[in-house]
Amino acid sequence: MTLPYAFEKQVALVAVRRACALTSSVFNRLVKNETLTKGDKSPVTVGDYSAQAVVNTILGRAFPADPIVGEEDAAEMRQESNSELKNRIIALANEALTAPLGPGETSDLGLGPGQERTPEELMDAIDRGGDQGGRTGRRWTLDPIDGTKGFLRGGQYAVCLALIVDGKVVLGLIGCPNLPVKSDEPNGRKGCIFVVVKGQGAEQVTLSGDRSVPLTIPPVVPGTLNFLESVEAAHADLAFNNRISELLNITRAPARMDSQAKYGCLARGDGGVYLRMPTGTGYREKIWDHASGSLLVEECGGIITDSRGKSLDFGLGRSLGENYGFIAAGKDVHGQVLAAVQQALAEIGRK
Ligand SMILES: Nc1ncnc2c1ncn2[C@@H]1O[C@H](COP(=O)(O)O)[C@@H](OP(=O)(O)O)[C@H]1O
Ligand SMILES: [Mg+2]
Ligand SMILES: [Mg+2]
Ligand SMILES: [Mg+2]
Repeated sequence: MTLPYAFEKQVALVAVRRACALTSSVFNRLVKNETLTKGDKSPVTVGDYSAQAVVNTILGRAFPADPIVGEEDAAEMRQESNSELKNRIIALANEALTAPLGPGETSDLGLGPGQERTPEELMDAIDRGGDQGGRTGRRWTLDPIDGTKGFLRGGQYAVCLALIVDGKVVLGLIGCPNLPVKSDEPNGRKGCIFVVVKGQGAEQVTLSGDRSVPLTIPPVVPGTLNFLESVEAAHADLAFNNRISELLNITRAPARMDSQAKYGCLARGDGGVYLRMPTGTGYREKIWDHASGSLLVEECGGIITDSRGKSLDFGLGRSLGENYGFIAAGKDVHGQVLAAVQQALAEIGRK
């Protein structure tokens, strides 16, 4: 008997691997060497759209009936004024789709030499990501490059893909091309994918697919708790995290990194708690930014809630509804962080 979601997992891995190879190559060709002027966002634009085109093309072939909630849409790229960017996106997407078959890839996935798609097919693939989400049914959610800021600075970013059934995440992948495979070898080999299936646990596999390690969040050694948090002050209230550090006598510096790589690090014990509190602008968090990570934390024995202690709801649409922040941690520390967060909110008259 095959396990539930075995085929979905295989296809999602293929899609995330190819998208990671594509985004790495975009970085190496367009950002690293560069001819670009500082502040030019075109590499991330090209990377975002072409990665979404590739993942959605692969999903569309394997699961033609499944809707996709993707971060990007092709409206801008269909404009005549963007034809140069569009041509680059099409060339890159086709390069990724026609690369020779790798591990777990079979010819019926529509990949490999000779499998070029037309520009129109690729624009339509990007627009397959326009699903509005919802309470019932089965749908994928995709963030082709999560942590765009990290991508541009050569830091952490992630290709994130999850499958949601009736508002619950059942499969999640976080592909991190720049994350060291071993946390104790920061200058060693890089590139890992966190893969989780509901009820089946989680693993970290290498981008090349030659190594798989099962994951569980280790208990925090007393006195060594630290935060995982965003680099971008616009994305999370970092001063609030400082207040929680005081309340919990945390002395270790936070680990700051972009993207859902934070959830991957939490899952393998590189940081004790991921705290992300809203900045007060009314921004609503998006399902593609947390779907894979939330299941990863839970399957690794941890807890993820908002600041009221409630679980996240992936059935509300493209966003997660009103933003009460996120607290993700192992079972041994989640309760004390939640209590400290509620105390700190009460001090400033917030709920
Ligand atoms: N005001 C805000 N509050 C919280 N998250 C925000 C935000 N503005 C943008 N984001 C989201 O934060 C994500 C990055 O998170 P992090 O800070 O953990 O790296 C972005 O994903 P993208 O980079 O895919 O656009 C974006 O969706
Ligand atoms: Mg994102
Ligand atoms: Mg993104
Ligand atoms: Mg974005």
